[in-house]
Amino acid sequence: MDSLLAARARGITKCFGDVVALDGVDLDVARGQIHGLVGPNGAGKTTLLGLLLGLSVADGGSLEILGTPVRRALTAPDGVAGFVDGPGLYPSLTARQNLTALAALRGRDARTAGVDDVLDQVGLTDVADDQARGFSLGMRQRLGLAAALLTRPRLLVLDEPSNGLDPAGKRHVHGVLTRLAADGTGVVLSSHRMDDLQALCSDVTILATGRVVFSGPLGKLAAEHRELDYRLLTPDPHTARRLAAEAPGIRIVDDAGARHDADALILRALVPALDEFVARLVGAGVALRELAPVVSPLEAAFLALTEPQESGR
Ligand SMILES: Nc1ncnc2c1ncn2[C@@H]1O[C@H](COP(=O)(O)OP(=O)(O)OP(=O)(O)O)[C@@H](O)[C@H]1O
Repeated sequence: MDSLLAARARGITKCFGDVVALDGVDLDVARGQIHGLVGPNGAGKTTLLGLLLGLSVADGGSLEILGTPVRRALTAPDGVAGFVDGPGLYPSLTARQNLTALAALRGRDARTAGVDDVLDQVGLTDVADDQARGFSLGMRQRLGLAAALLTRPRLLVLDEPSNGLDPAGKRHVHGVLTRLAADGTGVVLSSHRMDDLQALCSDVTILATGRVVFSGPLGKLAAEHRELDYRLLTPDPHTARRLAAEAPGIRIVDDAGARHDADALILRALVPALDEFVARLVGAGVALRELAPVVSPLEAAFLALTEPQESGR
């Protein structure tokens, strides 16, 4: 047992009839870590999150939640909260009544349970007395998160929490998750939004057809020896283009399908070759206005790691 881990899975398998949803999955989620789960449709993300929440049991492998082995029973492990496939809410109750009812189920009254506080944290104070039935997807997601917060979880499990969120909702949710993690809660969330994962997570696990194809720090993905396309903006594209054509390890790929304007070059390179090229540019007196990957390292890794397997299905 490892008490520093909020969740530890080893060799987890889960089948639905002939479908192998999870095939020998390992997962480590440290306490205080926001861990992203990413993968193509049907990769097994929701199935894995369901196991962490005690909604189903694995066919094989071992699972520890908050240092305690999970038994083969369908119960939410102590200290775990969250939801898959959208939060369960009472549509005819208001947001506040939903949370008050949940608190009452745990033998607490709304005030001591902190109902107003969690409504404020997710940015729903203004609609606290509106029926959940009229809530948009993003508002339901935030209310579901508020419900999870009421239990003061030490492991929070969320399936696509960014679905339907407007920018203000996203800011609230990101703030809540970041604060929880800073207080030592492990957070596991799935998302198809690479920008969200990049902004929130320290670590990611990439699943493809039920198998882990990468698990580790986001920084490791960026540092992997993989060429990325970079967009370079300069006031002197003519000279930059000439120097790029001469530079070792640099390919000009302006027609790579990325947005393009006259002052920009799209270059494909490994990081060391790019570093050397930038030094050459600066040495030649060519100013740099912008240099950034066309797609994030996470998205590039996601495509590189999952596309071959997908096409082989
Ligand atoms: N209850 C079930 N009965 C039968 N098959 C299921 C069930 N739940 C999941 N599956 C299958 O298991 C595989 C993994 O599904 P899962 O929902 O975990 O993937 P996912 O990565 O969450 O996908 P998405 O990104 O589309 O939500 C899929 O092939 C799916 O069809």
